[in-house]
Amino acid sequence: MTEPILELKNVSTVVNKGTASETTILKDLSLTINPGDFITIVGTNGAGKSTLFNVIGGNLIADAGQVLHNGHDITHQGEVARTSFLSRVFQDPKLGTAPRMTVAENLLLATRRGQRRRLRFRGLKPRMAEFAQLAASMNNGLENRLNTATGALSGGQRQALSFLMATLKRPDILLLDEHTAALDPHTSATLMQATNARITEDHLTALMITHHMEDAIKYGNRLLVLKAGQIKADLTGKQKAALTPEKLAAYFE
Ligand SMILES: Nc1ncnc2c1ncn2[C@@H]1O[C@H](COP(=O)(O)OP(=O)(O)OP(=O)(O)O)[C@@H](O)[C@H]1O
Repeated sequence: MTEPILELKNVSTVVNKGTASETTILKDLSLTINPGDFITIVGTNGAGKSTLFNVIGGNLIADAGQVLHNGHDITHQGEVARTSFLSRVFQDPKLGTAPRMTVAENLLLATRRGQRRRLRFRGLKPRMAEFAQLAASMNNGLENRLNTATGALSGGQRQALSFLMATLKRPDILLLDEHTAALDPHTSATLMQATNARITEDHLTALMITHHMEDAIKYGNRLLVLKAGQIKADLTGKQKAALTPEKLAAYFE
């Protein structure tokens, strides 16, 4: 039997503890993620999707319950320690890349994810061909901008770079936090196709938050609907394949 790569057991998170506005966000949430799962996550604003990623990423420590990585309890492990096995791409193209460094320098930095990073760029030249090939796989001209400062890229190219950086050194868990949301429809679709190709080819384990119902249905092997801090639906196989945006919207009610 396959061992889960990540497990959340009865996780709860509370904000504004001890005040009149104390609120439980995630409520006794349990989730088992198997290697190779590509899970799309939908839910209304405030359902707890980002909070779930914060608990998985170590930005937020659960108030109750456990988080296990390959069977090891990492509930209290911080964000930095988790970068050795986990990476995350955010909605904002400015996050995740260093603006003054070139595309190639950022990629080299990403090869050292989870290690102590020193800003030395020896070893860049021999990797340029490899980086050009990787950048070309994103289908948006990034390969022609390897020596460009990241801050001068288009939003789509910068998100493509963030995605490459997150996957260059294979993570056990990849978190995509609405990573196409700030892009125009065409650019968003291009990035989504490249994302799916990379996840599928490399058998990555990934979770993707999205407000695009079509993308949530089309991509991945599993779909979660989050509602009021709990998993309202966990759909795979024929159930997922039979979904339409209308049927999916019904889970929100
Ligand atoms: N630090 C905090 N203090 C107070 N309330 C918080 C805090 N963090 C999150 N919340 C609240 O918890 C709820 C869940 O937030 P979360 O960001 O996880 O939702 P979400 O599903 O990601 O929403 P969205 O789709 O808008 O990004 C929201 O009502 C939010 O206002």
